[in-house]
Amino acid sequence: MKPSIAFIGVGNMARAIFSGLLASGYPADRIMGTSRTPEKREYYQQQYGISMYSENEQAVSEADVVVLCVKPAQMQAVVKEFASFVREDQLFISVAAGVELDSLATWLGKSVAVVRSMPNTPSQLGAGVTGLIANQYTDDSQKEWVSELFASIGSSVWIEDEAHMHTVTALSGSAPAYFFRFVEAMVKNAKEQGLDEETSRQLASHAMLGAARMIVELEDPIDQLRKNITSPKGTTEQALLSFEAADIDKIVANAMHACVERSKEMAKTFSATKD
Ligand SMILES: NC(=O)C1=CN([C@@H]2O[C@H](COP(=O)(O)OP(=O)(O)OC[C@H]3O[C@@H](n4cnc5c(N)ncnc54)[C@H](OP(=O)(O)O)[C@@H]3O)[C@@H](O)[C@H]2O)C=CC1
Ligand SMILES: O=C(O)[C@@H]1CCC=N1
Repeated sequence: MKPSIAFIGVGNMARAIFSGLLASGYPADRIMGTSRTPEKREYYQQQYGISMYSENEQAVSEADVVVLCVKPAQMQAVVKEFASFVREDQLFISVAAGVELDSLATWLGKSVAVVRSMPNTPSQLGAGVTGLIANQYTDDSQKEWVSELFASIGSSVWIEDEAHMHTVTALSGSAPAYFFRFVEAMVKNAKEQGLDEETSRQLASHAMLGAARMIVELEDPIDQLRKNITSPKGTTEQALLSFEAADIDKIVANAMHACVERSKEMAKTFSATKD
C-alpha cells in the first residue's frame, strides 16, 4: 500500500501537488488535507475525493508522510500545535519559502526526517520543478521516495547547500509568476494593437511554451536559439534592441535579487533561534 500523505494547510501549493499526484495515479484514499474553512474542506473532498480534516493533529496522526503547506508566518504555530503527535518513523516535507530545516526540526521536537522543498505551481499539470534538501535524519530510501513523489508532478533537483534554496526560490519557485507577468504584458499590448483577447492569449502562450520546450528538449545554447530567430536588420532585432536599451539584464537581476533578499529576510524572521 502507498504511504498515506497528509497536506497540512490546503491552498494553492498543496492543491497543485496533490492534483499532480492524483493525475499520476496516486490513490485519493491515501491523501488527506487540512483546512480551517468548512466550505473548503467540503469542496476538496467532493472535487478531489481526498479526506479533509479540520484538525491538523488528526491528519498528522494518520499519516506516514506529512507535507507542510501553510504560509511561512504560520509554520511555527501550526507545527508546535501538533508536535506531540509526531512519530520518529514519519517523514516531513515542507514547501514553505524561507523556513530552514533546523527551525522545522526544532519545532517538530524529535529526531525526525525533514525535507525542505521549493516546488512551483506547474506541478498541478505534472510540469513542476522542485528544489530539495534533506536533514541528517533523512535516509537514502526516504530521499528516493521524495524524488519519486516529485517526479510524479514534474522533475526535481537535490541541493547540497541550504543557502542555495534562496536562489532556487528566485529561479524556479517564484519564476512562473514572472512568466505570467510577461505574457500579461504581451497580451495587453496585442489587444491595444487590435487583436482579440483569446487570439492574443493563444499566440503569446504557445510561443512561450514552444520556446520553453526548445530550451528543455534541444541541446543548443540558449543564446544560439535566440540568434536563430534574430535576422540581421529583421523584426526581432528591433524588439531585442529595445530590451537592451531598457537594460534587461539589470531588470531581471533586480527582480531575482529582491526575491532572494526577501527569502533571506524570511529565514531570519521565521527562525527557531528567535524563539
Ligand atoms: N504558491 C506558490 O507558487 C508556492 C508556494 N510555496 C509555499 O507554499 C506555502 C503555501 O502557499 P500557498 O499555497 O500559496 O498559500 P495558500 O494561502 O493558498 O495556502 C495555505 C493554506 O493554509 C491553510 N491554513 C492556514 N492556517 C492553517 C491551520 N492552522 N491549519 C490548517 N490549515 C491552515 C489556509 O486555509 P484555511 O484558511 O482554510 O485554513 C490556506 O488555504 C507557503 O509556505 C509558500 O511559501 C512554495 C512554492 C511555490
Ligand atoms: O511568493 C512566495 O512567497 C511563494 C514562494 C515561491 C512562490 N511563492
